[in-house]
Amino acid sequence: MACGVVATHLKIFPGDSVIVKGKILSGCQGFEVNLGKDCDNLVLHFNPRFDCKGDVNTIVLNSRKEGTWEEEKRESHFPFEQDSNTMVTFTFDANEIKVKLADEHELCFPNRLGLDNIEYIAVDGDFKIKVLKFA
Ligand SMILES: CCCO[C@@H]1O[C@H](CO)[C@@H](O[C@@H]2O[C@H](CO)[C@H](O)[C@H](OCc3cn(Cc4ccccc4)nn3)[C@H]2O)[C@H](O)[C@H]1NC(C)=O
Repeated sequence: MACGVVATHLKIFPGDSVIVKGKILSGCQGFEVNLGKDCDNLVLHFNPRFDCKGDVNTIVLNSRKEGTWEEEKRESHFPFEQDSNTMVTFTFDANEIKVKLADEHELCFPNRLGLDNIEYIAVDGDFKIKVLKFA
């Protein structure tokens, strides 16, 4: 498993986007991109699962508040392949986070924590990050 990348003290405001590009490793069971205030307060946990934790080819999305996971959402649209490159764009708005996948499919997740900015990003799992771009 690739070791993760963590970026802190960011200043991502409504209307800003974060583009994550990287390689999904061969044999990948899952990977995740976490956005929020810190590791215990995530406005979005974006977790594609190939085959782990009881999920197969499913994107699990959730928020985390003071270290406690909240209610998961699941997405069956799964345009990811092991041993291949991908790109995911996260656009932060006051009420939601828009997630655009490599095939242009879009998901939305509510800003349950009511954060007015994002200062923390962490990428983890069987994923080799190549680009973290702020737009
Ligand atoms: C049916 C009753 C049990 O429900 C299960 O409860 C599990 C524990 O809360 C849920 O799994 C957790 O879901 C969270 C999101 O809601 C996170 O995904 C939890 O994993 C966090 C985590 C990341 N990592 C590092 C990592 C990253 C990528 C791949 C491998 C490890 N280690 N732990 C993950 O352990 C799991 O999604 C949940 N399944 C369902 C169907 O609800």
